[in-house]
Amino acid sequence: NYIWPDPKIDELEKLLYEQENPFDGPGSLASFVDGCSGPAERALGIGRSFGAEWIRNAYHDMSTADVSAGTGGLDASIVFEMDRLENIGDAFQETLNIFKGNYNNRVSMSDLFALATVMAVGGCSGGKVIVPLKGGRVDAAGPGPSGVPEPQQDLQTHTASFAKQGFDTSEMIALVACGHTVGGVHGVDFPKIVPNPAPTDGAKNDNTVTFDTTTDSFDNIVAKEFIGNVSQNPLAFGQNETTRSDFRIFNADGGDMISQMATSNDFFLDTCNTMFERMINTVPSNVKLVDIKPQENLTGVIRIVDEIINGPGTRIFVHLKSRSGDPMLVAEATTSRGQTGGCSYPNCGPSFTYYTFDPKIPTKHGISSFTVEVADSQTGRNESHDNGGAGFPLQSSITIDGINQMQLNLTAAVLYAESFTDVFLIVPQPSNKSAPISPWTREEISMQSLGKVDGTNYTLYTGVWQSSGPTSAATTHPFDIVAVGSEKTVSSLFNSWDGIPRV
Ligand code: HEM
Repeated sequence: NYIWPDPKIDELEKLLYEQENPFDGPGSLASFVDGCSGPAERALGIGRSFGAEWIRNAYHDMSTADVSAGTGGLDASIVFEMDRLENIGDAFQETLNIFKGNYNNRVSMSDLFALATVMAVGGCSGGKVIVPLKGGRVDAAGPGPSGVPEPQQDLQTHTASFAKQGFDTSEMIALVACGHTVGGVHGVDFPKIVPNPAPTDGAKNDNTVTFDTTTDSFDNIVAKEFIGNVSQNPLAFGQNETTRSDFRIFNADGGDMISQMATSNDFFLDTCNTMFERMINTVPSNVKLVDIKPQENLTGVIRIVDEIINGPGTRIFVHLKSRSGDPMLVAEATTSRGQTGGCSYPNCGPSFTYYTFDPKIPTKHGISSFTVEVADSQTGRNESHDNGGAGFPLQSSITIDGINQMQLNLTAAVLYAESFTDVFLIVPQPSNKSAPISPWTREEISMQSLGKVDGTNYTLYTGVWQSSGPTSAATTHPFDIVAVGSEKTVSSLFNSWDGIPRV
C-alpha cells in the first residue's frame, strides 16, 4: 500500500485530480480540452484541437518503441525529434509549450504526455473514457531512432511497424481508429493529402479536413462513416490513393474490427480505453510504472477528500507529534479556499476541501509527523487517519526566509544545528539551457552560520545563489535545503519561490 509521501507520485496525482500544480497556483490544464476544441484553440486557427494534438503527440513519441528490445516508448524523446519530416505540424511543440510549465524535477515530461492523453480522451469523450494513469516514466536524454508511420507507406510496412510497437493487426486497426476520431489532416502541413490552398485572407485557418463529422467528440462516428461509405477522412478516401493509409489499415483484417467498432459505440470506447492505456504504458523495459491513487495530502494547507467529510457538522483536527514521538498539540483546521474548483475535465476524480492548518509550533521543539481526526458532531463518530500507522511525516527542522528574482538570498533556521556539519542550498537548473527540456542539475551553495537564535534551539544559516543566466533560461524551480551530519541528514525539499517574503 502507498504510504505518503512519494514526491514524484504526489506531484502527478495533484495534476491529475486537482488539475493544478502547487507551484503555479490554481490553474487548470483540463480547461484546454474543454469541449475538445475550445476558444484557446480557435484563437490559434480553425481546425485546431489541443486534445487531438496531445493524442497525436503521445502516439508519435511512443511509436518508435521496439518492445522486443525493450527500448523506446513514451519517453519524451520527441522533444529532440521535432525537426524530422515524420513529425511535421504544430502538435508537438504546442503540447510541449503547454506542459512545460508543469515540468519540474518531480514529474517527467513523459508522465505529463501520458497525463495529456488521459485528459484529452476524457475531455473529448465527455468523461466516457477515463484512461487509468500510472506514473514513473523516465525522459530520454536525447533523440531515439526514427520510424513514426507515415501515410504514403504500404500496409506491410505499417503492420511491421505496429508489431514492433507491440500491437497486432486488429490492435493496429483499433488504435488508428481511436486516434483518428478527433482532429484531422491540416492542409498547411500535408498539401498533397488536403490539396486546397489555405485561405490567404488573414484568417488563421490550417485548411483542415477532419477525420469524421464529429471531430470534437471522441466516438465511433469515424468507424460508422467509414463502413457506411460516407467518410470524409482524407486518409481513407482522399484523392491521393498513395496516402490512403487508413483505408488500407481499416481493411487489413477484412474489415472485421472496424465493423465491430462501427456497430457499437460502447465497444469502441472500451477498446479505445484499453488501447490508449497500452499506448501510454509502453515504456522502456527498465522503467517501472506505479499506480496513482488519490491521497490525503498536506502542503501548508491540508487537503481532505470530500468523501470523508460527512456534512456541515464535520470538524477536522490535526494531531501533531514532536520529534521525540510524544503527542504535542492538537490544532483544528478550518476551511480555507473551499473545494477544488468545478472541474472542466469530466469525471476528474474525487473532490477535496482545503483546510488551513496553522499550528503554532513551539520553537523549542519541532514536529515529526501528524495524524488527522475527522469528527462528525452529528453522529458523534470520530475517525482517525494515520497514513498506515506511521502518521504523515513532516519536517520542521528547517524554515526559510528571503528570495529575490534571479537571486536567492536565503536565511534558514536549522533546529539542533550541533548535529550537522554542513548546510546546503540546492537550486535545480536545466543542464542544457538552450534545449527544449533537459534534465535538472543541482547547483549547490554552502550556507554559513549566523549563530543561534536566543531562547530557541534554532541556528540561522545564510547563503546566496545567483543564476548563471541567461535571464531567458532562468527558472524558479523549487529549491532544497539540506543539513548534513554524520548521524543523520535533514532537509526541506521542493520549496516554492512563491509565498516566501522578497528581500
Ligand atoms: C499508420 C498510422 C498512422 C498514420 C499514417 C497517421 C497519419 C496522420 C496524419 C497524416 C495526420 C494529420 C496530421 C496533421 O495534419 O496535423 C494525423 C493526425 C492525427 N493522428 Fe494519425 N496516423 C497514424 C496513426 C495514429 C495513431 C495510432 C494515433 C493515436 C492513437 C493517431 C492520432 C492522430 C490524431 C489525434 C490526429 C489529429 C491531430 C490534429 O488534428 O491536430 N494517429 N495522422
